[in-house]
Amino acid sequence: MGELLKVENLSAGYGEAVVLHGVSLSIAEGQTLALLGRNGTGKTTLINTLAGATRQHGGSISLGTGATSVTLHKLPSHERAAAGIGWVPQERNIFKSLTVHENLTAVARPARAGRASRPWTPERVYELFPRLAERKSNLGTQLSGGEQQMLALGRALVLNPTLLLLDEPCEGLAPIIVQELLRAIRRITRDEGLSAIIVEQHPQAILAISDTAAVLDRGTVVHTGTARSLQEQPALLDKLLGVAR
Ligand SMILES: Nc1ncnc2c1ncn2[C@@H]1O[C@H](COP(=O)(O)OP(=O)(O)OP(=O)(O)O)[C@@H](O)[C@H]1O
Repeated sequence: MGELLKVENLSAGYGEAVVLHGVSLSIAEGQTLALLGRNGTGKTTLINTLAGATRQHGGSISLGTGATSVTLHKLPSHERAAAGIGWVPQERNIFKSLTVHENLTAVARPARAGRASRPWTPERVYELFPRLAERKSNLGTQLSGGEQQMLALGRALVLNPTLLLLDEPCEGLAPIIVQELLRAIRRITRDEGLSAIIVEQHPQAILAISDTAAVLDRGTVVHTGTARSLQEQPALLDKLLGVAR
């Protein structure tokens, strides 16, 4: 299994303020990384930096294996999307004045050459989230928080990305919707092999569907390992995440 994402010695932040200091991590093809940490430790900043939405001060980011590897850190956000980054930001960022269907068709792009799994189309997103199919003609403004999150995820999928970035996908949603989203995320990642980074403050549900985990504290990586080993060491998890758990 080749390395899909390689982040080396990354520092980044907002304007002159540096939030991430010397972050290095990697993800193998087909694997899911749980990105954990207390409030304000830099998880969103790292996701946004991978997506090209912060100021990078140093380090490198590359995506892809072998000859298809692309150096991301010099590319603007839209070119990173074209290179395979499927970003679902914390704010969800759907087009609220467009219908569900228009949101999906506005951004859809064909599958990349060489990918084994079935390409994502608006129809496949409707199979994944039947609720969205029922709401095809509704405007973004008419959707519940959970439906907006499903649409945000669907929009990232129809880009046919190689790496999905999910920033607190379950935040603020009712438990029944959280279960539906987690099932869908598991299907996309575990069953279909799409690589992902999932940010969460509350780790158990995400560790259960991830292969590896990284914990941030004050903008640096303080722990990396398998998701299972963290699950099996609640005392270590407590120590790393403190009160947030
Ligand atoms: N737009 C911004 N401009 C300046 N500083 C910011 C901005 N966004 C975040 N920060 C700062 O960067 C640091 C890391 O924040 P970030 O949102 O990345 O953490 P987080 O781990 O994702 O936290 P949370 O779980 O609360 O979302 C914080 O000190 C925060 O105040």
